[in-house]
Amino acid sequence: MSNPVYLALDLPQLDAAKALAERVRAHIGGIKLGLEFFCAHGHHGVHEIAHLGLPIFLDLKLHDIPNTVAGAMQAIHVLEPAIVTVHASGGRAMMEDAKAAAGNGTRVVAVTMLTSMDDRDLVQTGVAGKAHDHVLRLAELAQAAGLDGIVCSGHEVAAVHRQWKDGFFVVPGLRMADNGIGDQKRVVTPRRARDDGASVLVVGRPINRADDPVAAARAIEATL
Ligand SMILES: O=C(O)c1cc(=O)[nH]c(=O)n1[C@@H]1O[C@H](COP(=O)(O)O)[C@@H](O)[C@H]1O
Repeated sequence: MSNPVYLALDLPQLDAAKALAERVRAHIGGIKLGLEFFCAHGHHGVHEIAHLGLPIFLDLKLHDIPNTVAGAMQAIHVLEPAIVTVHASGGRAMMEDAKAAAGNGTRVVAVTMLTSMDDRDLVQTGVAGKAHDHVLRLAELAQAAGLDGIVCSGHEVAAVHRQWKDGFFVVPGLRMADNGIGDQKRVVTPRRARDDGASVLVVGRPINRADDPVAAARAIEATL
């Protein structure tokens, strides 16, 4: 089985990002390039990282009217990303149009509820109820819209997997026992997320900020 760990290359400098990806390359299955990276380095940066030969997950978390999101999807066709994110709260029509505009080889997955939020944060956004129910509801909407899967925390992935048997599930907010939690609120270990049905494990700071990123990536790999 291929390594499910995607390294979140959340670094502002392109050279440093490239160097880190090269160092840990043997211990990861793909690379996630997010807003920080894409805003700083754009298409050029994606091409530079793609030279490493690992699948690219372009985490743009698109959230706009359907026409605009479809246009953005078309604009990134040329980059041939393996995975792209949109926000499920953008609604069914937006997700349908995003999927229709994506290239054939690209999985479109919907972010349900950010792992940096808990039940209290959810209520503050005007959504009554629990994170768990909110994630399951948005997963159902994403499935109905024809997306490939969702992004959720390790707290929900087992339940989502029961509800959507052949879905593709991306789980960030992963921490080993000795890692700091930072701004994340719904965290589990990489092993638990995988056992509960995650298809992709997104790991950033536990590798990026480690004193020895290669050792950190190896340690995570060894638990899987
Ligand atoms: O879509 C994501 O990848 C994502 C969704 C989510 O709910 N939470 C979340 O942390 N992420 C991303 O996953 C990565 C997590 O980074 P670390 O907390 O440093 O491991 C970051 O790049 C986030 O942008």
